[in-house]
Amino acid sequence: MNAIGLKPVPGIRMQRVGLGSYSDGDHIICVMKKGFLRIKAMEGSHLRVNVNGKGETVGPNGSCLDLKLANEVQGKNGNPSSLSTVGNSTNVKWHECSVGKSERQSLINQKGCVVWITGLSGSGKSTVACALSQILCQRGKLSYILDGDNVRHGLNRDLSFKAEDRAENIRRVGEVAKLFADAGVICIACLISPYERDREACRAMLPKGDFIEVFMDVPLEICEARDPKGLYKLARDGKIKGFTGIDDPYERPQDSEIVLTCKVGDCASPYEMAEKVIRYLEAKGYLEA
Ligand SMILES: Nc1ncnc2c1ncn2[C@@H]1O[C@H](COP(=O)(O)OS(=O)(=O)O)[C@@H](OP(=O)(O)O)[C@H]1O
Ligand SMILES: Nc1ncnc2c1ncn2[C@@H]1O[C@H](COP(=O)(O)OP(=O)(O)O)[C@@H](O)[C@H]1O
Repeated sequence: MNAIGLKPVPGIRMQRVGLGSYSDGDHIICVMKKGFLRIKAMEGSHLRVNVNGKGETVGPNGSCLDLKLANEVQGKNGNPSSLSTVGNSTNVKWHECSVGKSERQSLINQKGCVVWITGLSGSGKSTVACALSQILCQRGKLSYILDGDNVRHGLNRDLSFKAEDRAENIRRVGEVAKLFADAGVICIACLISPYERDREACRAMLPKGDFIEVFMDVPLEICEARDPKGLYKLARDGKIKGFTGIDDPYERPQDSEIVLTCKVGDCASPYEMAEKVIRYLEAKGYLEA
């Protein structure tokens, strides 16, 4: 569920494209100033819209309808105040400010985005994240690393490694990364993030193109041979249960923007890997406002 209460149908990616506007790639969903949604449905499929907990379905064949927000209330001056229900938060309202992302980006001459590094434990996520941050720093670009291990020391200390807690871990880091990107920062998130759906949910939080997935394509045998924290050994000995790659799944990304491959006897250095990410950011215009 996103900020305006639209619930995407599985398989349809919802993408925020501007103030109160969303797109599934082919169609635009707008929130009008006075609290209306105008929805242009796609042909041959349904888009479900959840307004204040009441499910509405937009039918196939390009049907078009307006929905009045069920939870819109009249303000004191008679104007709708566009209060919304978001998750468990009732009667909340988005507050806009005239200083926006583009103003912040101009100040620091770069574009905010999220570089999401996924891979097995020991695949080199943190090392590449750090190398990338160093290169960006040398080039006068502002970045910030959200490392799964580190975030679990604070914000996410209440979460375990069972699937639903990993999902919540990814969701929270995705939301924080989104804020950094909105601040104009190049946010580097490095988490195992083993489930495709959790990664894709983070992608859907960001404007198109601003979520850049980097897959550390490093075989388990290399990660296990590195084992810098001794966790694989503990997992093999049965002393850690549900360890990713041993007795817990890792779903390989199928369509990452960047793949950093490491094979036995053929592995680029962390710096070379980070340079590949830099070239991508440069080509896509993220290193200038
Ligand atoms: N059961 C289990 N499975 C995987 N990893 C485990 C587990 N228990 C502890 N650790 C340590 O936690 C680090 C991964 O945390 P993440 O937040 O990135 O994981 S996840 O994205 O929620 O799956 C991971 O750090 P990295 O090695 O940096 O990936 C491990 O050191
Ligand atoms: N490209 C690389 N080539 C060789 N060793 C690497 C490379 N990247 C990382 N390492 C080493 O692998 C180990 C795990 O790296 P780390 O960044 O902690 O992985 P992760 O964050 O994915 O758990 C560390 O000892 C690190 O020095």
